Amino acid sequence: MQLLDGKLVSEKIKQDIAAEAAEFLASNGRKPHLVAILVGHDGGSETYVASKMRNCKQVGFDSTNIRYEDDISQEELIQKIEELNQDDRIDGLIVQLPLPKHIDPEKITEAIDYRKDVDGFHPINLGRMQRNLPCFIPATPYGILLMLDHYMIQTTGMHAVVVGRSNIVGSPMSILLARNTQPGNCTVTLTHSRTKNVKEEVLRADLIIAAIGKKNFITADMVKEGAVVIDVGINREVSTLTKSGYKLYGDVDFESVAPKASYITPVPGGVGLMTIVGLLKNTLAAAKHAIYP
Ligand SMILES: Nc1nc2c(c(=O)[nH]1)N[C@@H](CN(C=O)c1ccc(C(=O)N[C@@H](CCC(=O)O)C(=O)O)cc1)CN2
Repeated sequence: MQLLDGKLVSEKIKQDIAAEAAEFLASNGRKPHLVAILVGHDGGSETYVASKMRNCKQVGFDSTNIRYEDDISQEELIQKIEELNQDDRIDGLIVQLPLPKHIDPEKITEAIDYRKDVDGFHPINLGRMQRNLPCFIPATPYGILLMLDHYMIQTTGMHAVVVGRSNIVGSPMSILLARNTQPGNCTVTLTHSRTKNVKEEVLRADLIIAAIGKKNFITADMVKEGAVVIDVGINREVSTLTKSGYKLYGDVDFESVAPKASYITPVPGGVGLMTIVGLLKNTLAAAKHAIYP
């Protein structure tokens, strides 16, 4: 079994991004600029946005975090997004998810100019992704592709089973793995809460993408010998034993599954760190007008 080390790979890719950001600054007299809107005080979201800001600084980007209380209206939020869409000093614009219940994430996603949609959630980017056209790829699936690429894992011909059909991970991941590119060229099964026998489906997988949001959902008896296992889960539990006050668990029962896997990502230290890299790469591409000239 080989560990797919998100820390190592993300730091290596960030060095390349930093070099490109320095070139961008030299040629354009400004840094790539990401704006992240955070609504409310969800503990996970606070951590992830802080990490996005910190990582922007590390690679030489400008970043701005705009914060709102839970009670901001959908109209106010859309008005702010429209203002930021027009601002030429901003390259990438994201709204951290989840949002409070009274705000429709679809409306928010569609309000963002697709040319600044570095989360890759806008229907234009999703449609272009499915057609294999230049687009912003959602950060987590993008990070997973970069990880598979780094370890030169040949996915062509593999049977990939994606567990979970979220707009952020499962759905786009299933599209990307089916595309005629490497990593990709997989036969893909997308399983979800209504799938009749998830265990039977996962047992057939050469490549498992676990993105269901349930602690230790994938157990050893569901995994074929030699499978590649990618754990997207970040399930937080309060803990008095850690400095942060919480402990993270993946969707995969690492202890029992690792001995059967050919490759496996840890949690923490796996896909989460690659998500940040996906976002940074998209932001750099937006600044360079590399996707939409
Ligand atoms: N607008 C968006 N919202 C959300 C996205 C997204 O891509 N865009 N994805 C997730 C959360 N996410 C990014 O925002 C994210 C998740 C995890 C990590 C990460 O670095 N994880 C670390 C552990 C960090 C910790 O201590 O909690 C790891 O796995 O090692 C970064 C970003 C939902 N919302």
